Amino acid sequence: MPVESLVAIDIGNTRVHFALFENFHADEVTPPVSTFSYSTYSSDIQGLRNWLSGDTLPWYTVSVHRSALASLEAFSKIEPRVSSFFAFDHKKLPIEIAIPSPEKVGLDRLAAAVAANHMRQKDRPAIVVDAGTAITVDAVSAQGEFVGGAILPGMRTSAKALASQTDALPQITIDLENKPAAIGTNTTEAMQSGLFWGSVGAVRETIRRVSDQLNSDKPPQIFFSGGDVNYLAPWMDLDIETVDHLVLRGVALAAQTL
Ligand SMILES: Nc1ncnc2c1ncn2[C@@H]1O[C@H](COP(=O)(O)OP(=O)(O)OP(=O)(O)O)[C@@H](O)[C@H]1O
Ligand SMILES: CC(C)(CO)[C@@H](O)C(=O)NCCC(=O)O
Ligand SMILES: [K+]
Repeated sequence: MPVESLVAIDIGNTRVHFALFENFHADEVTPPVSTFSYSTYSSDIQGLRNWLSGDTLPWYTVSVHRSALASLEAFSKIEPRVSSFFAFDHKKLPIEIAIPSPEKVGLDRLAAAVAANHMRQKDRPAIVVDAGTAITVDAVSAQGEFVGGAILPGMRTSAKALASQTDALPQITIDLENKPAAIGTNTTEAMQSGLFWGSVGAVRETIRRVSDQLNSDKPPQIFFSGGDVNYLAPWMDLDIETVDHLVLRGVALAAQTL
């Protein structure tokens, strides 16, 4: 039975993202009608209540943060507009996981792989880049298996590490709207340059290596998602497809298969 209307949730280490899907069709991987997010550490329950429509809908989630999952599940039990609450584990996600410890893989990585596997051309493997607290660069084989990938620090995570591990470096906010000059002329500019261009280079090199190791007949299709990859995407010099809300779309797709 297709689940045409649902709320898909991605519980990350920094943000919890919610998406409302209506008239969802797997063939088109319908985009969400609306989205909402709050901080993982200070959930904006009033904001969530305001965002929820009048309809009572089933909720489906992937989580990489246990206590945030527990609090959201508790909330779902007292919120009348939640008809059911389902938290995916790796066994329930519709993707083969061809690595030794499938239960250790982040469910957000797997949900993004579900979506990419569905959207890719069937004779090409896929590479899925998702940038949040961490940046992940994952591979889906031409046969449709999640075969692993790479985990890098996200730009904000790297910025925090520089500030906390040094005496002189400040905590900076990452301004992604303005591309930093490569040659910074003060501490903050120098950090902005290193964090941004370093991430661009790190992601590009990791994609190249993952692609080499896939060693496929046809080149992999490269999918980019996550708020921060939109800023990295223009600098990749690669043929990439930016897809908004890849994890949430993967959750909506997975909900159709339960
Ligand atoms: N502290 C914050 N306050 C408001 N928006 C934020 C904050 N941190 C990240 N964002 C928004 O989230 C986007 C990144 O979303 P994404 O889901 O890719 O990562 P995340 O939610 O920060 O990380 P994670 O999924 O690991 O929790 C950013 O582009 C930014 O717009
Ligand atoms: C890598 C992150 C932090 C990205 O959100 C998440 O997918 C996670 O906690 N993963 C668990 C470890 C793993 O994926 O191998
Ligand atoms: K940890």
